[in-house]
Amino acid sequence: MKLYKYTDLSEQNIEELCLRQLADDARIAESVKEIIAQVKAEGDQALRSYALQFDKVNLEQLFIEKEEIGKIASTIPADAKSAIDTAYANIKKFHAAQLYPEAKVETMPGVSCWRESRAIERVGLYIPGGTAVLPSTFLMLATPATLAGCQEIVVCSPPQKDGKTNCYLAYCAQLLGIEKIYLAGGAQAIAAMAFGTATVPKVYKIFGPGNRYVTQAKQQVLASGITAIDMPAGPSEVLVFADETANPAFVASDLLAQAEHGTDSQAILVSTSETLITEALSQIEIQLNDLPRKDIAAQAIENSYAVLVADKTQAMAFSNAYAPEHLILATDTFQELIPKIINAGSVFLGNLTPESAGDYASGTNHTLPTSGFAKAYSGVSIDSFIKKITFQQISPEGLKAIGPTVEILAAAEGLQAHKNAITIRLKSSDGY
Ligand SMILES: NC(=O)c1ccc[n+]([C@@H]2O[C@H](COP(=O)([O-])OP(=O)(O)OC[C@H]3O[C@@H](n4cnc5c(N)ncnc54)[C@H](O)[C@@H]3O)[C@@H](O)[C@H]2O)c1
Ligand SMILES: N[C@H](CO)Cc1c[nH]c[nH+]1
Ligand SMILES: [Zn+2]
Repeated sequence: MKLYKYTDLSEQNIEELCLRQLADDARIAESVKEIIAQVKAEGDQALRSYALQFDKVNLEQLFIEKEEIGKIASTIPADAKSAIDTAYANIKKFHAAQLYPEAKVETMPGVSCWRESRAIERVGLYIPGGTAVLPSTFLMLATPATLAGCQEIVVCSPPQKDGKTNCYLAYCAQLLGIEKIYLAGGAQAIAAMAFGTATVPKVYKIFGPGNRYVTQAKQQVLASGITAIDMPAGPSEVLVFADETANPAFVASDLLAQAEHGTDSQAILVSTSETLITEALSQIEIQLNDLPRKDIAAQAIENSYAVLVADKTQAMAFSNAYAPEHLILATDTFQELIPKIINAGSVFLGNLTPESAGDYASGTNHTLPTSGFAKAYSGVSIDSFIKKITFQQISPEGLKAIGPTVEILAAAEGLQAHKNAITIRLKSSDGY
């Protein structure tokens, strides 16, 4: 992990450090373009051939259904079942609180305006399954989708080597009433949900995190105007701000937790204390040795860096410029920093709040914007699965109140028919 001193960094250096672009981005974009074109042209046949190429599975059937899901789910160990139940209850509780009706507003006497929510009818959820199968992502996406009332929920996840899915995903499906899991991964799964194939239904909006292929595919189908997406949610990132009140071993554990997701994960340490940085780095070396995914995590740590800052103001300036997917404030004085946070996906406060808690079970959503997109996007929530439709109703009194304003503005724009739609009503005695 490289160490930079903030005071030695120019604005341009900071900008470069905050960029997540990688040398092979163009190659990934090109191969995703090809995959999308193949799926669009050949549908299921392309899904089978990519499953063979990337997942090393010869798939007869591109999905598993309720009965088989039930059988696989029944093999889940009791402790895992109970942990999923607890996580689900917390996620459901947090997201259910986001469902609320909005007030009707009378903008002028007799002119009422309001918004009502309607669920997006068809949504597609991508559950990653390359380096690790993520049942937690199943809960994070399907819980708000079902609470919002989405009618058709299409779930895609890469197939296991036996051409099936694992007991954890199957149990999540059962818990959430999802009766089919489509066995497709990567960019091809995103293309299938965007265009539809003989087997995979086309959806209106695609959700979910994934590797760079998945994220690139979501961005390409969005750009081609085929479907909406939640946000770019790519390789995991964490920025830990730690001061002298932080525990270096805790800090190291948080950095490694995200590093183990993939070699392209980003684990950034920002600190006011050089001693803390030195101790956290040596803790990383110690803790790395015990990790089964040691090589992946070590590579991600190698690609990451630490920044020594003079004070908390510089720390927050760097964090806001970086716009991390996850921000951990490993300091006893986190309260004073909260108002200074402008860009972040999800924030973890104090020395006893590890990101892992939010990844699995605190209740907040772990599908979050990466690559600096936290500057403009929020993470997944109930809002992601609904549209807000505006309504207005005008009474006779309201028509008299608002009519002249609309007539004058329509005339100013030279739109006579707009003006007439008011005038004709004001002159008529119909209905009042
Ligand atoms: N931002 C978030 O909210 C969030 C949440 C959870 C996970 N994540 C991230 O999701 C990612 C999951 O990645 P993953 O790889 O484990 O699983 P994945 O399911 O995203 O990708 C696996 C698929 O990638 C495709 N693929 C692999 N190599 C390819 C190649 N050379 N060319 C074309 N396609 C290829 C294959 O189809 C494979 O099925 C991780 O980077 C993790 O950090 C992000
Ligand atoms: N940290 C990931 C989001 O970047 C979510 C996750 C799933 N499982 C473990 N972690
Ligand atoms: Zn994680």
